Amino acid sequence: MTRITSVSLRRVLDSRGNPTVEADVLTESGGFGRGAAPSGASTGEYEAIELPASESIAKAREHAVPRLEGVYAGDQRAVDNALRAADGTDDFSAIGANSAVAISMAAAKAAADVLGAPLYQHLGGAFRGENFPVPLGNVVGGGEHAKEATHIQEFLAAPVGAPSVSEAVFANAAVHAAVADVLDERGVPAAKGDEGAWAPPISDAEAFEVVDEAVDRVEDEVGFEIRFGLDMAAAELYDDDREAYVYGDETKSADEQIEYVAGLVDEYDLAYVEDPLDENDYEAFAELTDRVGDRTLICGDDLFVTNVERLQDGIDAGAANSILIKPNQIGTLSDAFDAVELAARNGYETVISHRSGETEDATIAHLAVATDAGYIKTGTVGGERTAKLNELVRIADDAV
Ligand SMILES: C=C(OP(=O)(O)O)C(=O)O
Ligand SMILES: [Mg+2]
Repeated sequence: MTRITSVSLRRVLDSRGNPTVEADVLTESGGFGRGAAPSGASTGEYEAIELPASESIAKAREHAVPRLEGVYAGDQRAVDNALRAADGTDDFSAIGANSAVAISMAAAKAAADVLGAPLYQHLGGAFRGENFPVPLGNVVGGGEHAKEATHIQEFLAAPVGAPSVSEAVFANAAVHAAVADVLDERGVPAAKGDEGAWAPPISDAEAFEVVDEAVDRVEDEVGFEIRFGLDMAAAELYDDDREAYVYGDETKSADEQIEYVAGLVDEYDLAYVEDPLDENDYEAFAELTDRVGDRTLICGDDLFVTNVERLQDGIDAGAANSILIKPNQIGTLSDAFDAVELAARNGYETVISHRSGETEDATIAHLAVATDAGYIKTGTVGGERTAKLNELVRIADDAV
């Protein structure tokens, strides 16, 4: 029933206006699934390879599509193994992780369509759909996502006390609006960065004050606990030659960076800190985790790149206590599931994540529910971000 009869690929726009890959999968019995690849700007050194969209499509048409015809879409491992076999490299550099992930997601959706089940249920089983992730909402940002703004890439609202996912989603939008008010009161103009967060030309120190104030205001309004967190994207701050983290005119050694982040965790009661250190420094990650891992999540994004081997290295070293899961960092849903399972077996929290370049594809909302992830990071406002947030609201409302 779920046997694949056709896979078509096309170039579509992502949220930055760049071309990305969209895949349609059709099955024998009329099942249909569509998936589109997101794209990062602050990519990790060890991610699977994204090829230019046209090139990836041409390569996938030649090597992957013939292998996929006849494979059962309902057997996700078979689909993803066919993609791996068609590619033949460890990092999808032959066909591009962008075509691979688009096809992998489209096949899962086609199978769910045939089965008449929501995608999260097809992927996660009959008992999923009760627990929802806490949405981490980017409200202020800079780094690679907005020049002339903060050095820290993302300040993320974390409505940890929200009684429902819907209230959490609306709380994040309220914090986003409150940040605009606080900036306005300070006379700071702000455009938006790639993910829809405010990108004001202020120091990191001032951004902490602004976000702290905005979170407090919304917390008072909604009456449940809202904390905040960071994606420091520290691999982008780290200069290999100077062996230091560079914040404009200031630099910090690894020890100073650990000290700085540990201080921020305590001062602002941070719920979450992603990539506080360079992607090659497991040891420093372990030291920081040892210091503050009992009271906050230390999450590896560029550190782990959704890769089970890198995650296992982190587990062995005691580096971080959570992992960011981005399916396009590794190329297939099966690989992403393997990373989630390895994390869960070792007590690491999982955070399913969007990319800075996104489409209206909402697969990650289903992936988060299917894997029982504690958190999802998918922005706060903007159509390609609300596509995922509204899908979570629909899943909670049994409306998918
Ligand atoms: C979402 C992120 O940004 P990008 O997609 O640019 O890697 C991130 O670093 O977590
Ligand atoms: Mg990150």
